[in-house]
Amino acid sequence: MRYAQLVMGPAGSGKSTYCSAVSQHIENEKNSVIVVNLDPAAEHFEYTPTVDIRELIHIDDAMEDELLHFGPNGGLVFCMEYLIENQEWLKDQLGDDDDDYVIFDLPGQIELYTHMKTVKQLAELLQNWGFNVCSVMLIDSQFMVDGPKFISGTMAALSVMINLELPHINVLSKMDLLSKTARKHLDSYLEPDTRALLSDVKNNTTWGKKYRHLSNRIGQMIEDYSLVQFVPLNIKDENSISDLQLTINTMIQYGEDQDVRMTDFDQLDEDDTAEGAESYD
Ligand SMILES: Nc1nc2c(ncn2[C@@H]2O[C@H](COP(=O)(O)OP(=O)(O)OP(=O)(O)O)[C@@H](O)[C@H]2O)c(=O)[nH]1
Ligand SMILES: [Mg+2]
Repeated sequence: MRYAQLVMGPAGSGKSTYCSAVSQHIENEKNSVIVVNLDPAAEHFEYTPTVDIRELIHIDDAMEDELLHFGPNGGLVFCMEYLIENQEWLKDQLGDDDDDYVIFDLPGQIELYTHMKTVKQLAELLQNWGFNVCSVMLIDSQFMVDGPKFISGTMAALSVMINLELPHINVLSKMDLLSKTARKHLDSYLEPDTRALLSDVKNNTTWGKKYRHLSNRIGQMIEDYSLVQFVPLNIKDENSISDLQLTINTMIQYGEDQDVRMTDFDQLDEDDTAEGAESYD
C-alpha cells in the first residue's frame, strides 16, 4: 500500500507552506516522504519537490502557445488536463515503491476541486496505482471568522467533498495570525451550530431579510450533512502539526501495519498465558 495527501485550497491558503512543514515533520520522525509539485505556475518553494509538473508542462507553455492563447486560469486548467492525458509520465516519476508517502501540492484554483473532474481523475489514477488517497483542504482561518464567511467556506468545502468523494479533512490554516478575540469567535464555529452561524447573518439588511429562508435552509443543510468539520492548524506549533497528521494517517490507514507486530503474535502463540497477554500490551 502507498499513501497520498492531495493538498488543496483557495489561492494563497497556505498549501505549499503546509507541504513544506508536513514533509519536514515526517522527516523529523525518521520516515520518508515525497513531495510532488502539481502547480505548473509555481515559482519558488521552501521544499524540494521530488516530482515537479513543470518538467512536463509549465504554465507559460500553455499561455505562450500561438494556438492555445490561454490566460493564466485557462492555462492552469489546460496543464492539469495535460497531466491526466500524460498519466504515464506521473506514474513513472512516482515509481512503484511500497509504503511510499506522497504529498501533492496542488494549484490554488478552487474550481479544480469544487466541480471540475481533473482532480477527481487524478485521485482515481492514484487509487488504481495502489495509493490510499485523502484530500486535505486548507482554508485561511482569517476568512472564517464571521457567520456569512464561515457559511460560504463550509459550502465550498462541502462541494469539494461531494465532488471528490475521498476521505477528506478541512483544515483552518494560519491560526497563528488570528487575534485572541477572533480565535474565540472561531472556536464557536468549530463544531458548526447553525443557530450561532445564522445569528451573524444580519436580518436587518435588505439581503438578509429577502434571503432569510434561504440562509435558514443552508444552515439546516450544513447541519443535516454534519460532515463539514474543521481542524485548526497552527503551523508554528509542532503539536498542532502532529495531531493533524495523526488524524490524517488514521484516515488513510498509514501506520496500521506497523502497529500489528507479528513478533507479538508469535509470542502469544508460543506462550498463550495471562503473562503472554500482558507482554502484548
Ligand atoms: N503566518 C503564517 N503565514 C502563512 C501560513 N501559511 C502560509 N503563510 C503565508 O501565506 C502566503 C501564501 O502561502 P503559500 O503556502 O504559498 O500558499 P499556497 O496556498 O501554496 O498559494 P498558491 O499556490 O499561490 O495558491 C505566504 O506568504 C506564506 O508565507 C501560516 O500558517 N502562518
Ligand atoms: Mg502553492
